[in-house]
Amino acid sequence: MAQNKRRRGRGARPAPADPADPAALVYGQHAAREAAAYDPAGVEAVWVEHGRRDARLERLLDKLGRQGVTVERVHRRVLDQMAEGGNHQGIVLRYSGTPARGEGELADLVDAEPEPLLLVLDRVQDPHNLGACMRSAAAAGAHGVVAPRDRAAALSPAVHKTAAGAVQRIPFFQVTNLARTLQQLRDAGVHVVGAAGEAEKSCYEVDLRGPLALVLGGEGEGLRRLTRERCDERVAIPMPGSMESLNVSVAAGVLLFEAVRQRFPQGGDLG
Ligand SMILES: C[S@@+](CC[C@H](N)C(=O)[O-])C[C@H]1O[C@@H](n2cnc3c(N)ncnc32)[C@H](O)[C@@H]1O
Repeated sequence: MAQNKRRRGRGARPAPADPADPAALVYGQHAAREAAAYDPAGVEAVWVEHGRRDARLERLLDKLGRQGVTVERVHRRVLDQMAEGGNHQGIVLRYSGTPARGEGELADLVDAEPEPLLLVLDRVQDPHNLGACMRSAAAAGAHGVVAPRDRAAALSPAVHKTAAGAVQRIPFFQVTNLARTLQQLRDAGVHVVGAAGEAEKSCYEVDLRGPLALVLGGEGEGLRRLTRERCDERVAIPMPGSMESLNVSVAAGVLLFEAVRQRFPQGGDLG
């Protein structure tokens, strides 16, 4: 087992993530590179497939080595097991960074940010959908992704892989009672807009500027009743084709970037 030789802060050794805890593992070259680039202090150990040598992987390993992270070469089977069948591309990290945050930190963010843009997911259960939503939210410059603690996808290796670095760039908040959180956001002056295919208003006719929470439903159930009731209004993404609904991460992308278009009509301040 690789040893953590790195020290953080004033010589304090970080509490190691449990190597048996899949939530503490990140796999895949892109996700590993992003974790190393954006949160190097969170990388505690690296396992790499024996015999796998390519220039990008070697550059990443050099970088981690310079940070004092021990790299262990192991058989592919070991990585397959760690990644639970996911496409690890020859690398798995033990990672202790970016834990989920809670209600208090969400309230602090809303207080501190003059025009927060939040993506709220009501029981999205597929980790690939959560990862894709986090990636779109980070790309749109949103300030956070919010989800209920129960019966919803949480941060996991599969989320890291699909999010392609977004987990390090945008905070993820888990809340106990989503309906209560939405009410608190409204009380704090945040416009809470639910997304539902059957809504009468189009997302293109609603003002998405200012403090905003876009609320999307889970894969099967959509927005729950209480969630719907806490929304100031609901909007649909018009679909001229014959499908009943969009994948939640696609719907999130459309709405987030409609909000971006309205907030930066001239493309000002955009990269
Ligand atoms: C796969 S859909 C859920 C479908 C579910 N059967 C339902 O009744 O809502 C996941 C979420 O994506 C959003 N969504 C999908 N298509 C949409 C559309 N055309 N307009 C607005 N939101 C949409 C909604 O928030 C929805 O709850």
